[in-house]
Amino acid sequence: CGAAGHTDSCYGPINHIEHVRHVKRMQPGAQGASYGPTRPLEWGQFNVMHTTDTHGWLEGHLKEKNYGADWGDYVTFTNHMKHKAGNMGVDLLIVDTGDLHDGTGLSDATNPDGELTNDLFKELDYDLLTIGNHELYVSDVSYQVFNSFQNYWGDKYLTSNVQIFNPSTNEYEYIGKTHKYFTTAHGLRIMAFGILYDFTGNSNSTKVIKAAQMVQQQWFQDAINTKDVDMFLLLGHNIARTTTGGSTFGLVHDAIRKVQPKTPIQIFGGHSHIRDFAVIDESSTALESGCYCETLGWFSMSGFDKTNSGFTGVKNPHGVSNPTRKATTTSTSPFVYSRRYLDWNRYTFEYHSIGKQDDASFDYHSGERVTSDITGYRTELKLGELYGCVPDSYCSTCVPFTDPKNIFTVLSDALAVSVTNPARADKVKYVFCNTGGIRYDLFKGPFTYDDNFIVSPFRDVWLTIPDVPFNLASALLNGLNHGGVSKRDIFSAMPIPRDVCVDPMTAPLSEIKARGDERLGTSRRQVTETPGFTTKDDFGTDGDDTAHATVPHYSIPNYFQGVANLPTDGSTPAVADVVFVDFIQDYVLAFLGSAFTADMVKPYVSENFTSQDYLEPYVKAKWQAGMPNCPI
Ligand SMILES: O=c1ccn([C@@H]2O[C@H](COP(=O)(O)O)[C@@H](O)[C@H]2O)c(=O)[nH]1
Ligand SMILES: [Zn+2]
Ligand SMILES: [Zn+2]
Repeated sequence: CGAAGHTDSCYGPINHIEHVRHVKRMQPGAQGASYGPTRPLEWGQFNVMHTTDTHGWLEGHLKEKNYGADWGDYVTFTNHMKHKAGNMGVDLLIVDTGDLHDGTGLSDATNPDGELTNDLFKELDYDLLTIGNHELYVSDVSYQVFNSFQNYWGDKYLTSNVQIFNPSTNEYEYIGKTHKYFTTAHGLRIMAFGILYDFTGNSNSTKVIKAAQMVQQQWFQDAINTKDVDMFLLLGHNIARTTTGGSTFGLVHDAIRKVQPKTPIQIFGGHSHIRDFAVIDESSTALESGCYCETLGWFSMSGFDKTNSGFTGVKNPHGVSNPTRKATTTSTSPFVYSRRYLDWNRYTFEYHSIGKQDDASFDYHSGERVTSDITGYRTELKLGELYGCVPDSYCSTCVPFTDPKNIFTVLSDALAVSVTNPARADKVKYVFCNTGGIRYDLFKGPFTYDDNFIVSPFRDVWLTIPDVPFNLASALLNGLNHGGVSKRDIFSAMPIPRDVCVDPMTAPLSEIKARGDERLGTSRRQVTETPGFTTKDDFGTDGDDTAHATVPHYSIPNYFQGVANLPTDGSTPAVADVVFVDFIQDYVLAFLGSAFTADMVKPYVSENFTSQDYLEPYVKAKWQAGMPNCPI
């Protein structure tokens, strides 16, 4: 994952295939082993299931069965849980906090991105949603949200500080609604907002209003002064931990607290791609629920009564655990909370809904239909097309940056070899990319069209300044990495808690290959603490629904490079071509100095040669050994 793609990445070490084969033979319940969830969820008066930063992973993780559920399975799960909540007499909301694009072929092999995944999203009965920065980089994508996504959701799609230029009115308008005041099925009166952090990398068709300005706007002041609000909900593509630089939740929380000293304020965040739960004050907590359909966040709270709310449901739902923890040890507030981070697999979904692992009774037709749509889309888009065989597994942060098994070691070679212009083929060249542009690890075995997007999903154009003095070109990487952090990659430079990691339990890749686009089965394993997420948050270390062992984590720089055609005789060339993705143009120019200006920058090959286009030729040129039966 990675705010910024990687530093908070948790794509654990991958060479566990033998281990996985072993555990796949074991059945849940086998003696002496434990795997999967072991504790039922705590249900309160108010419960929430939270997704964020799904980034197109609606097909699930075909190579990591611990995250192997697909969107259809989640549709089924939410239906079960809504029924459960109804039977218990409590409220359950389903929410999402944005970043729907940029991460897999399913979302990014279409133009514009998200054409199919947006429709799959609509299959889920969300109560509230909000927008992410990935919906705002490219104008076409923002207009797609405006013209065919927000209108589907109506007043459930909240964009309190994001506007878009509407050509038919000639004005900037809110993409969705600024806020929503509603009453839940069991009488809770809620005022909800959807607040994007102060993002500045958006295209000029949209405007992001800074939180400091938003809280002064009349509509916001009116909303927070509304009478009869039992709880404020702050959804946001915004880091949940309000003390983390870049999060604007703190500012909004404080603005509400000024006028509502006691009303609960519950926050659901995202963007930094981690599992986290923060206590803000005695009546306010914040949940962040990972990324990439690896994590489903569960939140519950109780403490509502007739003195502080209109709640009409059941106070302590029976036959289940209930939340018991106050936000702080000294809290005098009536509210108690629980949170849980669920691994995204059917085993988990079954355990928490029907209480047994039985496919036949779990599945609903609605979910199966979505699964079948995903299979169809994958076939249509040819996402299973095989390009080559990855000879080993390469991660971004589970080994040191310079390790031969680090993905950037391989991708540095790929930049040198495959970011190429035949007309400049013999020129000395330095090719630069931000590590945040690389979004996932490479697994030993088949490399498909889908993997091309999974590793490098952005359509960032390769640009060049030809014939830059060699001393400048050769010092550029160091300058970029140490001469100040790119603003756009600001989150990648933040110290993100390293208590999260992806479970690398990998399906046998021969199986993936053999079955092509067919959906793989689900987690049916029993193991003792496989590597994966080990989260520590403000409530301690018991948030992960499935216990895992920690995966090592090494920090990585913000940029990496590929170099080609250096003289072999040790001489120093006079000049070199500098090549880079458009996403980092400002920083490259800033380092090169005032002698270099934007008008000197041109596409390296053409506007159509982007960061989506160099891995395929590299894999085809370098990794044909073992085809078509890739060894694993
Ligand atoms: O065109 C692009 C757009 C984004 N990036 C990288 O993505 C992160 C932001 O991702 P989040 O999921 O919102 O954390 C940005 O910092 C860049 O590292 C890119 O490389 N190219
Ligand atoms: Zn994201
Ligand atoms: Zn984001």
